Amino acid sequence: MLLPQAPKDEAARQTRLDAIGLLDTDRSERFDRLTKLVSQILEIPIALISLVDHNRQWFKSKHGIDVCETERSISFCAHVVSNQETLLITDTLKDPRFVDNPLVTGAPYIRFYAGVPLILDGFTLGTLCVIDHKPRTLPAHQLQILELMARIVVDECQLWELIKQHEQQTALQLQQEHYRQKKNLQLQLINQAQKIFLQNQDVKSACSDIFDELLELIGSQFGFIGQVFHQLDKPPFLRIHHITDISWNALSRAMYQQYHESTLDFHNLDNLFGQAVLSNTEIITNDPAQHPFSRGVPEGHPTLHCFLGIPLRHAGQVKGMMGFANKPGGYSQADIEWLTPISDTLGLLFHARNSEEARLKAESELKVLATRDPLTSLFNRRAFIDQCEERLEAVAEGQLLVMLDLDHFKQINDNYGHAAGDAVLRHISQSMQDHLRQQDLLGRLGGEEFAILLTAPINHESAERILARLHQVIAESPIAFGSQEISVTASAGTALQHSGDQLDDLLSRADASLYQAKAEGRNRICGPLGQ
Ligand SMILES: Nc1nc2c(ncn2[C@@H]2O[C@H](COP(=O)(O)OP(=O)(O)OP(=O)(O)O)[C@@H](O)[C@H]2O)c(=O)[nH]1
Repeated sequence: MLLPQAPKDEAARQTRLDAIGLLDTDRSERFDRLTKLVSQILEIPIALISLVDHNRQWFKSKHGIDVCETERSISFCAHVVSNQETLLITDTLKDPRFVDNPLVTGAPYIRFYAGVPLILDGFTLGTLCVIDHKPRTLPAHQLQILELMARIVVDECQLWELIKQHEQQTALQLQQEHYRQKKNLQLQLINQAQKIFLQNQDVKSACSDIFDELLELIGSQFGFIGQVFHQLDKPPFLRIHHITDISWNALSRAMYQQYHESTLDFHNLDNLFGQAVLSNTEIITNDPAQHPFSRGVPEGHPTLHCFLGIPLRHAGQVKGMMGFANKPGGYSQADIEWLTPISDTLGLLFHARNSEEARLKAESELKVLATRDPLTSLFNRRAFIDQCEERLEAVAEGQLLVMLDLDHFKQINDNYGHAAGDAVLRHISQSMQDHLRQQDLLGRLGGEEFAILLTAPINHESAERILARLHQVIAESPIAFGSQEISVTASAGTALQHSGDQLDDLLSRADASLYQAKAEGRNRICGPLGQ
């Protein structure tokens, strides 16, 4: 048996054959009707479109035979490919090259073969061939028909390639369009979150506003975004800024309601989503039940088919997390990459919000420090004077300024110690505050000296009643300090606001009344309404 040789251009030929993309494709009507036609016109039982591949010949179309490929070494068509010309064998038993070929000695018992090369771009890809089980001849006009049909087969091959290329191009364009749309959505979500945050400094509404489109971007069924809060001596917790409503029973509905009306915090982070926070890593699982940190889902909760947990970081530290669930087909690294610009943005916003809150807190602490007396927490001299001036400006007359000074306070310090003196000052301050009205002003002007403004509206009777009560609660001490009991009294001077009075006028009149109270023996109130 003569073995077929590979043609000189075999590598390039094979590349061209592969590029068409016909090998191992399904049966195709457009090729099958050609082999059927050839068989019927030439009245030869078998017609094949054979493509000669690396080590085999594979039939794109076969008529009158069932096999779909044979080895290349025994293939008649491989000889056509070697010689790049038509091969006609009228009786294989009389041809020493094929007499002992297994396709002659065994099925399909070839006695007659005529194969015309399928030439595309100068490469012989295979043949259009006809086969008979008995010897025969092929008149010239029939050979011509076979050759013409071979050209049609080549045209079909070219058309096939063009259609495939077009399909691939369309698929690529669709893919690119899909990518472009996703990229746009991604940028839009970043802009939207930043804009809303800049407008109202509210991370909750920034998260809520982008959430539905975020779910769409990642193709998930449900999810949430939460901010991490770190606490001294306690584990961190997650405050939910947005969560899909998947409530399934009364308890979960109540939780969802709580999220809407106030805040919903997840304190237990020993679970699948908590790992994104605690380990500061992305969690991808397409088999959540098998994940080492899976703690299952509550009864009635929708089944978790897959889960993606993304930490929201700033400067490498976890500020929050996003969780997504049930993407058809599961999650992959590509989802993390799509989400990274958004998670970076949210991490930054959370950080900005935390910094702003810390700044506001520090500012209000500073304000307290600047306006309050550290021992008694009453207004200090400066703040009392400022507040007083405001009230005096607002109401022209009738308010009452009281200067109050503890009697012989030095002796308390001397007898019981400075700490006891401090305790007395705090106690008296608290008592006075308890017995004044909400709108009255009370300040510590310094040492054991206090000032009170009984603000409008105030009438004679109530002013007298308030003063008498103050005088009484101070005089009714003793104040317990450790095992000791300390008695204290106070002297006070009052000044009634007349039209046109400045604060200094009132202060000096009240001071004069106080001086009088001290001079008259202490433990008394002098000045208008003071008796
Ligand atoms: N424990 C304590 N003592 C203070 C504080 N501020 C001032 N003092 C003391 O208050 C005392 C005030 O003494 P004086 O001004 O002589 O007045 P007084 O002893 O109350 O006598 P009269 O006002 O004349 O009745 C001084 O001994 C101060 O050291 C404070 O914040 N804590």
